[in-house]
Amino acid sequence: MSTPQPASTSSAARTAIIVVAAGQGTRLGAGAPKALVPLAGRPLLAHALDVAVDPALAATVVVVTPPGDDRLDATVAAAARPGVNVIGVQGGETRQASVAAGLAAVPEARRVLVHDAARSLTSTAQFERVAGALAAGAVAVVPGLAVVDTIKLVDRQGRVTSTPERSRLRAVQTPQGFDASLLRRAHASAAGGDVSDDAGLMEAAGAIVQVVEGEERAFKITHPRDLERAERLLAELRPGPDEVFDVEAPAAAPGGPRIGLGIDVHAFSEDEGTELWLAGLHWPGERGLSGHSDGDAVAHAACDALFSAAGIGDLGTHFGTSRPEYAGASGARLLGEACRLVREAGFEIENISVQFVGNRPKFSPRRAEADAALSAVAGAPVSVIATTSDGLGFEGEGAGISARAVALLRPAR
Ligand SMILES: Nc1ccn([C@@H]2O[C@H](COP(=O)(O)OP(=O)(O)OP(=O)(O)O)[C@@H](O)[C@H]2O)c(=O)n1
Ligand SMILES: C[C@](O)(CO)[C@H](O)COP(=O)(O)O
Repeated sequence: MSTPQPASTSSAARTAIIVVAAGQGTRLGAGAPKALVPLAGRPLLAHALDVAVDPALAATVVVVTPPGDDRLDATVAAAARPGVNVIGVQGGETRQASVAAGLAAVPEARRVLVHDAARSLTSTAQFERVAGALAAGAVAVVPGLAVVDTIKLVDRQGRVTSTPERSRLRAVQTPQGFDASLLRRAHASAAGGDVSDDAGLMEAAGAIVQVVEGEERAFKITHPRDLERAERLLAELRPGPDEVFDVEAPAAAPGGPRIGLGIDVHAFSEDEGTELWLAGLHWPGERGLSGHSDGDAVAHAACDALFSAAGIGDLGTHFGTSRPEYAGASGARLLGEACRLVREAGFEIENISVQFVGNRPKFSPRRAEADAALSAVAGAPVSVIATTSDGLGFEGEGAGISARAVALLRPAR
């Protein structure tokens, strides 16, 4: 993730990203909408949002989910982070209809990047290349890769009609970036159609579409072999033990269950403008917690409980200053990553339980929402409870919040 900058001071403030995730995944054949299918223990959509939800890229992210299906709602809620408004809307029968539904949710946006959740491992650099070309004046931008096969055009009987010159062919990916008003117009005039990408609509409307360099890792997860490829690629992209652990990980996860304890404390910020993020949720109108991160003490305590149970270090070991890609990452994202790391160390997560102590926010009305959001991130049950300290201590004085968490792991079967 790139270093966050305030969206209001950059073109990100006028940019919206639409992540289409409403497809059924028929070709993947997993028996569930594709965006819900797990990759390294988390929904495909969660991986795509790890990168797309970044205040340096866009102030608004619209996630388009399958119509009449609320199973991705918790993943959408958990993706929110400071400086980015994440909105969920329901999609349509076709990809084109889903993009149109996303566009309708961001009438104010000046630039739009449209991204497939199915291209789950696309990098921040690819988003930046597309956004950069838009900022430089292009009205439509697609990332593309040169093709290695010779491509034939065929008729309906499968007979070759021509052989396009290979050096001029590009296999295009997402995100695709557009001047928002031109894209709205192109969608309006093609309403009801089923064009497979938005650049196609812009071409039909006469716009010049600029190609920027694509990347292998942005491949679309379409068939089961693509999901296997994504699992392998994720394993390769992960830093090795020498890069991450300053403690030796257990050679294997021996014996029976293991518990771990984690504690975190954050003071309330003196800046009244700081927003509160706690238990993976945004709390509008509440004063925020201070810290280099979003200050989500609940999520941070849960991470430390997991690391402690697995015996693989702590929050600083994995997300400290030597890992700048986590600078400014939300507590929810860190929790998702912590879960992945303990699974990689050979454990299954039985459950995580957190209690925080603080006078505010008033937690009980949103407890179920927080449990659902964090459970979706963790891929395991997470329960959060809260208490006050009867006016005692820094929590009772209203100076800050403390959180304690326990995690129960067992060796993976
Ligand atoms: N009605 C649809 C169809 C597709 N998509 C999204 O468009 C992207 C690219 O589509 P594709 O890979 O074809 O996904 P599916 O339609 O789910 O796959 P299939 O065609 O195998 O059913 C995916 O992120 C998918 O979720 C969408 O939002 N709404
Ligand atoms: C937008 C796209 O990913 C660019 O390659 C592609 O066109 C999506 O097509 P699909 O038929 O929805 O998979």
